Amino acid sequence: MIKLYAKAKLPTMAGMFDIYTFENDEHQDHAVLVKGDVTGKEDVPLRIHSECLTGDVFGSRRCDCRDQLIRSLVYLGKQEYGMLIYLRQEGRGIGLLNKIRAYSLQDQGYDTVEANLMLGLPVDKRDYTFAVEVLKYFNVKSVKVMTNNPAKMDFLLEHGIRVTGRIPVKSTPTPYDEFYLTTKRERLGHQL
Ligand SMILES: Nc1nc2c(ncn2[C@@H]2O[C@H](COP(=O)(O)OP(=O)(O)OP(=O)(O)O)[C@@H](O)[C@H]2O)c(=O)[nH]1
Ligand SMILES: [Zn+2]
Repeated sequence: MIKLYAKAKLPTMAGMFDIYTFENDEHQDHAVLVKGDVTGKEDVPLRIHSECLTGDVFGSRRCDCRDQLIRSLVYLGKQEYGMLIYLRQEGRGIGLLNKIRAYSLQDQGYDTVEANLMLGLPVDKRDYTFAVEVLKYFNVKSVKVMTNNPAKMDFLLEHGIRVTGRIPVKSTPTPYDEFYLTTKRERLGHQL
């Protein structure tokens, strides 16, 4: 269960959003950015973004997270309504400390999947329950999900959310994230 905690205006480089925080069972500082009025709407453009401190904040080129985040915000900023749910599940849910351990193994040549497994950790430990609860809070009728990750769409469908489409979130590959993007496509089923 979630309960509204606070709401405020958030002017961004992509225009004006409202930022919401919710009390939640996970006791996580998730953030919800809302463009316009999504209440009761159909086909709401939705980005569910998992935290990546190294990419989102520091601009790391090991992954495409920041590129996807900025492109999503810019896209949403141009729409009449839409939302971005920013989930604090760093490193596909294993946390920053373990993600850097995984990076260290990747520096030795292992891919992102192998590295997690070698550490005895799940490949993807994420949970999107909070996002489902947020959509229900706003009484959103259906969503168009901004993702390349079929697992995210499946989770929403399995939890009673009507998904009326997918909006691909392209990023521009760099020499540093090419191997990572290939692994996402070949081992994690991303539609890239
Ligand atoms: N464990 C681990 N996590 C990573 C690695 N690279 C990025 N991440 C995390 O992966 C998450 C982003 O996942 P992605 O697979 O890029 O994207 P996605 O959100 O599943 O799919 P899209 O919706 O298409 O962006 C963030 O939480 C990042 O911190 C890595 O090498 N190892
Ligand atoms: Zn990242």
